Amino acid sequence: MSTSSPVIVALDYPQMTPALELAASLDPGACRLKVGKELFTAAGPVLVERLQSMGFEVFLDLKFHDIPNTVAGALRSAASLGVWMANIHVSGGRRMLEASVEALSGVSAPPLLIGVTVLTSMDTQDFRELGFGNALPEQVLRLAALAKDCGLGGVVCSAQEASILNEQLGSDFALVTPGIRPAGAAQDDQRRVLTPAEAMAAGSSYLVVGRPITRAEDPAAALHAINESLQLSL
Ligand SMILES: O=c1ccn([C@@H]2O[C@H](COP(=O)(O)O)[C@@H](O)[C@H]2O)c(=O)[nH]1
Repeated sequence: MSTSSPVIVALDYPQMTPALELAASLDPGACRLKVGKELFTAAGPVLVERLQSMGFEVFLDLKFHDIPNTVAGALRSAASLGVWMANIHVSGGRRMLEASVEALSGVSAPPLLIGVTVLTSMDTQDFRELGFGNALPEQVLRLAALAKDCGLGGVVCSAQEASILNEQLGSDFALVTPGIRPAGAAQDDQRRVLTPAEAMAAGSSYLVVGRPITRAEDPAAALHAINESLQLSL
């Protein structure tokens, strides 16, 4: 099932059972689901198939970052699971990005391929420590422009960079934004955050929301409140 909600719920669990329980409490018409490194390493492709058979579109968030041949093969494996979205690190460079696009070109119904720019857990100080001489938003734009030039469908960035990316790269390039925190919610390890409504107003295409939903007393109600704040009645 497809949904008009931009919300992607991050299922960051150490085992299959709590992930399936959470999924069973949600409506595939009200969100998509994200399976990341923790859950996929524990539960594998079977879990992805179970979530899809429950009607959810799945973002496989494994952030591949390796040499071109290895990433291309990993993406073909991801595509064979029938996932809706998959991602790679843009900092793998042009040849890796082009090999990734090429790897999916022969696939029928390929996943939307998205490039990770600068993680939303990083602030300016973290970024400078890595030795970059430019400003963090400038680096996000640089990586996003490279991703677009290589044929990717969009990027993962913070919603704080969404308006500049939309302005520079156009609104048909998807902006997938984690670091989403409803007003008053704990920031946790995220650093570049916005509320769901602020993120949509800034031009985000999809909002990745984990702990504010999965750790809520009533996750379905927390999801409903976010969709309502976006004036979506699903
Ligand atoms: O830059 C990035 C890229 C990916 N993520 C992932 O999104 C979720 C966010 O979870 P919260 O609990 O809402 O913080 C998580 O799975 C990350 O691996 C990100 O946060 N930032």
